[in-house]
Amino acid sequence: MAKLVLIRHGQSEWNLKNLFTGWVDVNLSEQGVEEAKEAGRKLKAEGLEFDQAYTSVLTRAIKTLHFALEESDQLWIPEQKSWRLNERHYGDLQGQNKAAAAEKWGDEQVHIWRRSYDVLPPAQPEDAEFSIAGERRYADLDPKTVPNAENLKITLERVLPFWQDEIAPKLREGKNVIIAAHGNSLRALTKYLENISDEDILNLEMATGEPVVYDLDTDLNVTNKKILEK
Ligand SMILES: O=C(O)[C@@H](CO)OP(=O)(O)O
Repeated sequence: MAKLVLIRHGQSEWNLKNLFTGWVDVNLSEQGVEEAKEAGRKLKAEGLEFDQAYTSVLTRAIKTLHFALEESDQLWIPEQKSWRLNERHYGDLQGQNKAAAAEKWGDEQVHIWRRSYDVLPPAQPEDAEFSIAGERRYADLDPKTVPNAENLKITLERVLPFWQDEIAPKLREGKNVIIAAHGNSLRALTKYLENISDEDILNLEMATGEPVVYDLDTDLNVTNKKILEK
């Protein structure tokens, strides 16, 4: 049996400003730093010890991981970063205010873009302000792989190879794993882990900085789930 902890990054500066974020590399807010540290203290209080950490290539998730590991005295554990754990790419919505978008396109349309499984948000043009084109961080990626908009389905399709190749083998060996990532990359993984239907996934929310602790059997079936609430 292995333990798997999923943690969405603490509140970011753009969560605070209510802006669509996606692949834009914003920092944690002050509250976000506190949430990450508090999560670490909760992990420690639960006696959770990890063998391996995974995170995205985005600052808010990396820093959340580090604050949480530092507070639980395990900043030393091996960690691997992958763009496959990035937030879903929010296309042309990135940088826009969520409330203003709801006024422009209507609450229902914006809710569909935010929470549906397979509806794509509008694509990001190449010359958009928040495009990652030319960023060194993604230099090794085949340009055809770099998204210009993702729904949850596409997000799951790019998370899964990393899960299957890197994370699942560790868990099968009985290693305890922590993944610090994002609202939607973790919703995608949760859908897969808990076998949630395309319809029901609309209702799943991930709170910032709240560790979700799973017990997994050797076939990686969930035998227990516990949320370390704020
Ligand atoms: O803006 C984003 O990238 C995400 C997560 O903060 O927002 P949403 O709540 O719409 O999934």
